[in-house]
Amino acid sequence: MKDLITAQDLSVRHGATEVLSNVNFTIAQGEIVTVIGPNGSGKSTLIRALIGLQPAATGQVVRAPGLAIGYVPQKLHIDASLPLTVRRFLSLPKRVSNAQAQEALERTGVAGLGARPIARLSGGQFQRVLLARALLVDPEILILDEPTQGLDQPGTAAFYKLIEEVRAQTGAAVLMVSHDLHVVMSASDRVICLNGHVCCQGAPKVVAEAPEYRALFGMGTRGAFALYQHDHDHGHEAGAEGAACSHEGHKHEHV
Ligand SMILES: Nc1ncnc2c1ncn2[C@@H]1O[C@H](COP(=O)(O)OP(=O)(O)OP(=O)(O)O)[C@@H](O)[C@H]1O
Repeated sequence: MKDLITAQDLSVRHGATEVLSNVNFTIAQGEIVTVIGPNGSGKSTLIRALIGLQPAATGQVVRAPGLAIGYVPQKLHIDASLPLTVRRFLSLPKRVSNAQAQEALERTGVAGLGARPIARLSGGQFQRVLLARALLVDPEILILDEPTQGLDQPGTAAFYKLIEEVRAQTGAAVLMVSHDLHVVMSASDRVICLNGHVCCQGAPKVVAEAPEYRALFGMGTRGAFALYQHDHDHGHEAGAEGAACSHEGHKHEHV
């Protein structure tokens, strides 16, 4: 499998604060990888560093030469008074033909919305339009930062189903940030648990069996809540991640 993006000892600072320390991982062709972690743990910063919007303080990000990345940002504020239709939005920043635009909208299940002002879409429709726009670059990897934020459960489930369909159709790898543990566990080949550093990564099954994961998620919704409160007292020294998830070799295993 071709490696698409690799973080090598990547550290990132915002001002004087190091928000990511010595992050290492690789995303290979066709994988679905989910990044989880508490608020403020550096997930968006990591995504931005991977796509080149955020410089590395030390270490580096290596992208396959000419890698086509389809990016769906966490939030995109559209001025409600902006008279921008979905069709015109799809031609930003790069012009696309009507046929290309229509095909992308069909693929994401919003074929009838081309003429609609972008500010008048529902949250779920807007996410599908963002995904359509990301598909227009024929991505080898789709990178999505909390793409279902603000969607209800059926909307979230439908959106992730769509992502899996896109992967099946195009073979694109998918790297996403998600707080939805069900999605994390059922639809990911690999999970990266981030808290300023990679504290745990591996196949969902392996991560789910890791004592650290169980401490975080092992008690239903209260477990999910605990994710945001735990304080990773196992330390940041080298080898800590191996202690939690020592089976990274199973990274292509499906559950
Ligand atoms: N532009 C910035 N300037 C300064 N500090 C920043 C900037 N962006 C993020 N930070 C800080 O870096 C840390 C990581 O933020 P980041 O947005 O990457 O976290 P996150 O895991 O995506 O959080 P959330 O789950 O809340 O979206 C936070 O402490 C945040 O306050």
